[in-house]
Amino acid sequence: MGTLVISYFSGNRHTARLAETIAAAAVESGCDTRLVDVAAMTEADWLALDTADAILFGTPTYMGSAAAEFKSFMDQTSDRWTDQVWADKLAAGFTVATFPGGDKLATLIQLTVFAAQHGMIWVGQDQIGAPVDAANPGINASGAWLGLTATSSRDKTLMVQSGDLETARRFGGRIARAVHRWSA
Ligand SMILES: Cc1cc2nc3c(=O)[nH]c(=O)nc-3n(C[C@H](O)[C@H](O)[C@H](O)COP(=O)(O)O)c2cc1C
Repeated sequence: MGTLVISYFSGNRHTARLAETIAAAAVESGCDTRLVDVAAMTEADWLALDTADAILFGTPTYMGSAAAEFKSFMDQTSDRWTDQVWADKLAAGFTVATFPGGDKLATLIQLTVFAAQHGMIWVGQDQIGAPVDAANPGINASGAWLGLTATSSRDKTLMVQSGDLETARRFGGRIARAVHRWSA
């Protein structure tokens, strides 16, 4: 089955919506999945992270980088880095910003380097949307393959663009498949 922890920070629930959408898809694919808000870490959350097969890192893009709250979480893991507690776990990342570009790639690079420092194995994005694949309008609309990126929506029932929600759903399925293979 395999275990997945989705660690995230969200100022106004856009990143939370992505995290929840990814989690629902991962659960649907049979993955034991836990959501962890890094702004309110508990001992049980740290234990779940330390024992997971895979960890997802999610943060909004603030000023072209991870939000300060997520960076604080990153810094709190330095003891785990010393002991390489998370080595050989799968890792992946996601971010949301106001603009389709929004310097989101800088955030994903930051998350990738963080995972690499922990000796983790990075899983990227696999979705090709329009205009290359006309059958996939709105999918991976920002055109990023290092991880999942989304653009926020003013529609509070969606929080992010509808195509990004479907992309997040597919990303959750991809991560679950990777976890199954890795934990077999
Ligand atoms: C301090 C701050 C900095 C931001 N910087 C960026 C940015 O660099 N690029 C961008 O496109 N949007 C930026 N935004 C917009 C957020 O990325 C966007 O509102 C996102 O949906 C917030 O997600 P959240 O609700 O999970 O916090 C910024 C917002 C804040 C509050």
